[in-house]
Amino acid sequence: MSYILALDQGTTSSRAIVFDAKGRIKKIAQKEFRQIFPQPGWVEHEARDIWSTQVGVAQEAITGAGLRASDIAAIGITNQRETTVIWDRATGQPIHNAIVWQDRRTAGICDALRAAGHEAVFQHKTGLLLDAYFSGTKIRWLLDNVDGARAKAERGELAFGTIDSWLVWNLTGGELHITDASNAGRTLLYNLHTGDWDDELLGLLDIPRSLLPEVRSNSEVYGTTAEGLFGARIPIAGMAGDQQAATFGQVCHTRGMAKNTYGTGCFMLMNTGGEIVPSANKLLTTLAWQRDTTTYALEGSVFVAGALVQWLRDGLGIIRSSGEIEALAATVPDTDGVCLVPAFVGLGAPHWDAYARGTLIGLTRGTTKGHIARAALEAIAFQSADVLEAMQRDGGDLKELRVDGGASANNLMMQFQADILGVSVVRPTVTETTALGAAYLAGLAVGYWADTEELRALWQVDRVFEPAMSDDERAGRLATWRKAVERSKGWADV
Ligand SMILES: Nc1ncnc2c1ncn2[C@@H]1O[C@H](COP(=O)(O)OP(=O)(O)O)[C@@H](O)[C@H]1O
Ligand SMILES: O=P(O)(O)OC[C@H](O)CO
Repeated sequence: MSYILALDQGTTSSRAIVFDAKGRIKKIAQKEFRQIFPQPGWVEHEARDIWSTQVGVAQEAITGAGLRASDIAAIGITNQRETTVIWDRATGQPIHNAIVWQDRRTAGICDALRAAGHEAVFQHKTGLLLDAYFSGTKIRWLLDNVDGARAKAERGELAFGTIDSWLVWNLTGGELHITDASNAGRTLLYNLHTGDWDDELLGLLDIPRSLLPEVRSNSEVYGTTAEGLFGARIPIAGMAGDQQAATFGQVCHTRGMAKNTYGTGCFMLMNTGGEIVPSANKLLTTLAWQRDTTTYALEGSVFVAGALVQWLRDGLGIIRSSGEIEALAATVPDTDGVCLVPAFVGLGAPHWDAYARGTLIGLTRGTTKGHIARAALEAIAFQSADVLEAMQRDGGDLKELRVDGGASANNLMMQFQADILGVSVVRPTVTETTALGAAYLAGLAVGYWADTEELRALWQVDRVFEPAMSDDERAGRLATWRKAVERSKGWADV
């Protein structure tokens, strides 16, 4: 019997999961790695840590499942998106720490491009907005701030990659410098209409084309792992950004279907089929996946979701593990007027305010940690409600929302999510859908699964949360939330 190995390189941990032909998890190995916060609003990772934890858990998953490399039919890769690495092609060494998607240091570069009137061309060509979130301005910052980097880049000595690219480079022993279309679509450099890197945008950001990887589809055999890495060469056959992979893993394969993933951040994607749908409500238009044809999506990106729960654990110390938040929130019937806006790294969709900061408001002498815990869970759901409203205004007509990711295990939060959306929230049995999507993309490429119809038959419901809140109460709660959001905006001076 053979299996598919998914490598899921997330913001806070590297995971490797072995899946069987029924899409069931045979083995998971996971390792957290260091988060580096050099200044307020800056977030970095050591790219070598990313590689060493990822290859370590891959080996652990294979052996822990009692398998050998020859039992793995293919590897699928999925990754935290936008996070930017530049390395030396000759030595394979990064020239600086990776700049993480949450990092705000390039907000000023975005402001300058906007002031010069360039936002429309970026938005039209890439489907994105000018925000520090995306890779383009991070590359620009590295070229401008790392000694000698620009000259080396001009000479073709450096390589840029998002994490997919960095992992494939290392998995193949430096043989392949490639990315996939879904990750390319998050750089501000990739033109959705031509399906290629765009020279005008490269010029506006002053980035030499020689830095960039070759763009490949999301499901094809790109190459094999280097000799000696796992004991046998394994085909690498699928690759996608984690949110696109989760959409594929939730089998949201047809137009109008949507999923929301509750991890470090929270990302809602709605499949728009073969059509590039521009958003009039500050959502992103994003490439979902490319197989024989290309599928697109509308996306609402929320920067802080599960990370807020981690902050209650590590920053405030009011819970010892993320899972404890549900019981603490259940000690109170409501938040007693407390609102928490987790704008720790600014606000993403639909506000796009790089200068917003976290706000805890409505405190009284009677406020307890239970109220704060409950306000935190509600905040995650409220942020998704703002995104869903923008999606509905863009023409989306959702009957149900499929959910996944680590924090979707929280029943209290999922019920509140259904209440505040007024839409059914459906959780599948496998909530590791990001890894599952990457496995599916790889498995399809090597004929492990025949087609997407076969995959759709594997998807199973765990639990459906039906909305139970009155329309009046929902409107009142949303109005209070939006008042708090306004208070958080434009706070930071940087
Ligand atoms: N029961 C829970 N309630 C709320 N949040 C949770 C719960 N369990 C885990 N989390 C949060 O979910 C996140 C982990 O989800 P995961 O999908 O692994 O994230 P990522 O892929 O971004 O690293 C963490 O931020 C954690 O705080
Ligand atoms: O690490 P996650 O799962 O929250 O995902 C990060 C996103 O890909 C950022 O765009």
